[in-house]
Amino acid sequence: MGVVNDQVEHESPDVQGGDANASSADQPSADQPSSDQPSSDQQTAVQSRAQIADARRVVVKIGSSSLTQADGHLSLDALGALVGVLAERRRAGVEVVLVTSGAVAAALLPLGLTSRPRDVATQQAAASVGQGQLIARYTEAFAYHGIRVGQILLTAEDTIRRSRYRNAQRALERLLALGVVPIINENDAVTTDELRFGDNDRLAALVSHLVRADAMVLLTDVDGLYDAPPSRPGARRIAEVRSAADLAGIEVTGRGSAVGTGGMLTKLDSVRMATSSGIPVVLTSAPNVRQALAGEDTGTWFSPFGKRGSARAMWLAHAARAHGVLTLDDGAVRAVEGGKASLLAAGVTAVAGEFGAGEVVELHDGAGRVVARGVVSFGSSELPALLGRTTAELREKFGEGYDRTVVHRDDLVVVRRRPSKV
Ligand SMILES: Nc1ncnc2c1ncn2[C@@H]1O[C@H](COP(=O)(O)OP(=O)(O)O)[C@@H](O)[C@H]1O
Ligand SMILES: N[C@@H](CCC(=O)OP(=O)(O)O)C(=O)O
Repeated sequence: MGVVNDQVEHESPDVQGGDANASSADQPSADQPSSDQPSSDQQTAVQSRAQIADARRVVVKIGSSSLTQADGHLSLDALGALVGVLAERRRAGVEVVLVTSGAVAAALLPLGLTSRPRDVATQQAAASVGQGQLIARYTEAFAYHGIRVGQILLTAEDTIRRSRYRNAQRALERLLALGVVPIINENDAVTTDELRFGDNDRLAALVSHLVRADAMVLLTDVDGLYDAPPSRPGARRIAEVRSAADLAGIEVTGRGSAVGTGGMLTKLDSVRMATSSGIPVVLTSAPNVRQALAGEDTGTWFSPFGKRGSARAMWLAHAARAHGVLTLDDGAVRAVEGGKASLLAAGVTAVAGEFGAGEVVELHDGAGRVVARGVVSFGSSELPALLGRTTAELREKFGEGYDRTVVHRDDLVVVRRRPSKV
């Protein structure tokens, strides 16, 4: 076959300035079981909503749609009701991390806007104005219960690059140790379009990973996952999702409410990220937050199945935007799926899309199915000339450096899911 190497032939490409991974303990490695594989512990453990009630550390994410009134402005009643419940949990000794949207919504009134701005520049400006309003309201509401809050604004990079991940982790740990409720939002004013979540759903999953949360609760404007968009007559709530089979036939849209972004699609991405890392999730509407945290039958419960991997692998598998596609021959597909091999040029048969070295691409098999995602070490303009060539040929024809892996195994996650997993 000769298309992939089971041994690391070269230094890992310095795709992210040399600090690409979450932590040494979290180094992504193809030697680790794929996050799609349940550990034997988790296979035998009984997964139930009691995990939420027993959680000592919980991440709660609330969407813009749950924090706004019908006219799109921030709802202080909704915010106050949420804070009341979180304060109860905090007093009961539970460590609570709040991921909150609503910065853009909070700016509508002060900026005289009638709807959520569409262009990135105005969204940035609105988030900058609204974030101050939002955190001020939370600070007041928590202070009423004698609880202090600390604001952390994160970019996607903060959650996937080792040094930044560590930095954010340290701040969060200290805040929690001091009894403070960290309040997190995406740093919308400075995020680049490239590495922007836009929604906070996937950010919440990465934060759950970062703080090693025992559970994640996603609060939105619908009381759970429905088998079709809830506006459709006859759509029914799904109480539990224990495997991918439970999601078969379910229709979700990426269209959110008037103020939200991402809709149910990004929530399911977030759910996959968390559950595949062993973190259970409840998705429900904001007024049900007390019941959700108490482990009562509300919303949709998503059972965890995976084993904690690196945040970077989580991001690569579920949240990163792919800029192109590499098609692999059968031997390369088998080797990549084996989980221990890097991809070499000899195993790539076609390149599609425009991308630079260091960007994320999908790896497809000959039938067009997604096999893996990874950070590519050549740009799309260089790659076609390299395809199908052995390492020795590449070195001879193009010189030292061109014989490097196309996607190093440390920068690659297998994403073909088995049918039984969410
Ligand atoms: N199958 C589904 N089940 C539940 N909600 C769905 C489904 N498909 C689409 N949605 C929509 O997703 C919306 C929530 O997403 P969004 O507006 O982004 O919320 P948030 O602001 O809380 O992040 C709901 O208002 C609902 O209309
Ligand atoms: N960071 C943005 C979040 C945007 C948004 O609408 O997110 P969500 O409601 O979670 O889909 C804000 O605070 O406005």
